[in-house]
Amino acid sequence: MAEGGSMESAAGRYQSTLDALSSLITKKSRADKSNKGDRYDLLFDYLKILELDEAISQLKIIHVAGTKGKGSTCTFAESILRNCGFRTGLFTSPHLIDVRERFRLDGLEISEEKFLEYFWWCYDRLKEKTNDDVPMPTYFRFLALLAFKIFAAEQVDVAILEVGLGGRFDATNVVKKPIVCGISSLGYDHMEILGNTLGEIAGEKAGIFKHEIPAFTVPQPDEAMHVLEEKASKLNINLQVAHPLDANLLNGLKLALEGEHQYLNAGLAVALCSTWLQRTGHPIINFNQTGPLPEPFIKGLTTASLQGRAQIVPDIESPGNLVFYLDGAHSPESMEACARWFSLCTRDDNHLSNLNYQPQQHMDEGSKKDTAQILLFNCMSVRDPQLLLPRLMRTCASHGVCFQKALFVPNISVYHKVGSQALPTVDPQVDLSWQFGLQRAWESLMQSDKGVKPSNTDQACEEVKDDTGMRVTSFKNSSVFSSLPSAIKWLRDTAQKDRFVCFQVLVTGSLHLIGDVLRLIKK
Ligand SMILES: Nc1ncnc2c1ncn2[C@@H]1O[C@H](COP(=O)(O)OP(=O)(O)OP(=O)(O)O)[C@@H](O)[C@H]1O
Repeated sequence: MAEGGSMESAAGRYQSTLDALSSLITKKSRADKSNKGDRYDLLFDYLKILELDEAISQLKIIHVAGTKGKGSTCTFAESILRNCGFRTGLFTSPHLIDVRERFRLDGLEISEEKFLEYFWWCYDRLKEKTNDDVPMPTYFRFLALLAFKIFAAEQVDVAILEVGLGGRFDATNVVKKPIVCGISSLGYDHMEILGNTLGEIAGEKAGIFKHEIPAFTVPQPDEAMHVLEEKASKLNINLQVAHPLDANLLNGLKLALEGEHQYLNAGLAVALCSTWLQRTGHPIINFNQTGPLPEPFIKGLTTASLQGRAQIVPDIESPGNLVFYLDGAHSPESMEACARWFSLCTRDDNHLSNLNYQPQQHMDEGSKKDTAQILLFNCMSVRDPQLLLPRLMRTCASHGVCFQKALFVPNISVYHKVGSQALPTVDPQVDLSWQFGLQRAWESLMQSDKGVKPSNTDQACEEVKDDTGMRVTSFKNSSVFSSLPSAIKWLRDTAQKDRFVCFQVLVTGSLHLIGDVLRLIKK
């Protein structure tokens, strides 16, 4: 009894911590202004309040910005240096299920106990010392400050920091003297904040460069590279381009994160780590960028792990014939990378061509399992589905993969509340107009790609309620489910009914969606 009671209070304590954190989420911090540098100087007040200035200057930091691949690059770098024997701290964003995923110590997410300790240490001090002129930090700023506190207190040998958004005005950019900086692949995302051209976006990201601190990037479009070089030369930096990792250097092993684009991220991570080792006086691992990779580098690259990026999870209820392929792509370039990854790995897994797939025609008992691809999609309303969906569908089609059906769902998690392991309850009256828009875009894409004039009127639309009372609105190629659990249930029922078919479900468009799906299917 006493044990149950204390467990409950621990859960209650954790929940109230998440509530305190949620109170820092403001519309403003999401909507745009804070990353335009709005009162950026406040960060220096917070550092003083938390007495972190000196501690940060002691940290040996790798700082990474970019549009795509920041999280993966940081994850590879952490894994490499941990395998070289260093105590590592890794700060990434966003999280998928639990906010503690953002803070890793020695490769593991921070324990609940330590998280609570450092959280309240920072929160209470800030609450006490902030006022109308210096208000409490916004959500991401608080998390970045917390990361600095954790890494300083835990005395990590290396702190690897992923920029949250942009670079110049990101909360992580209070770092004055990192050991090395990296810029991963640049593309179009968050243009409302960072600018409309690749050049402008590159300029914001290059805001993490520091005077004479070595910096690396990956091959970039000319427009972006030109700006990066210009910014670097003003700071007397010799910006170097890290080439994609040569797969032959892995001694026949595979990169731990899947997808061709990961070779770009891995190449950047290798360059960042070898420079970090040199600059921190650890020539133990003598790597000159061209020779064979040192053993700990290979181990790091082939064992790193990051949830929700090209992650494959067989369903626990139907492991034999329902498999989730989860990738949090949400920009046009990453949608293409995700589509290539999904196509290549499902094609490898497949024994039949899935083009114009008709499951009933292949119900030959004893034959190898047939496959069908299904899309489970949502994206946030700041994204343009006209840029994402065609890119996804056409890249898959060019690799011979066609979706039998697309399912559109609302996310469960809500932006203004930091979720815990428990899923919030679903709202049966949720507004689905965004999902209907996605569905219309998908249907007309399917029709136009088949050479049929797009039209919605000649299509049969069916609206039913499932046995949990949730609405399901279907056209020929797609359905809108009014809740994610009801879509997952439909997938499971479909897989149960048709055991001869392996259903391969690509979940993409939003990292929040990925987190929600993982919470549901891992239960
Ligand atoms: N180098 C790359 N080029 C294009 N797309 C990439 C690249 N690296 C990763 N991606 C895609 O972007 C998604 C997010 O990857 P990752 O978390 O490494 O990037 P990120 O820059 O941290 O992005 P986010 O902030 O959106 O998480 C992946 O799931 C993959 O689809």
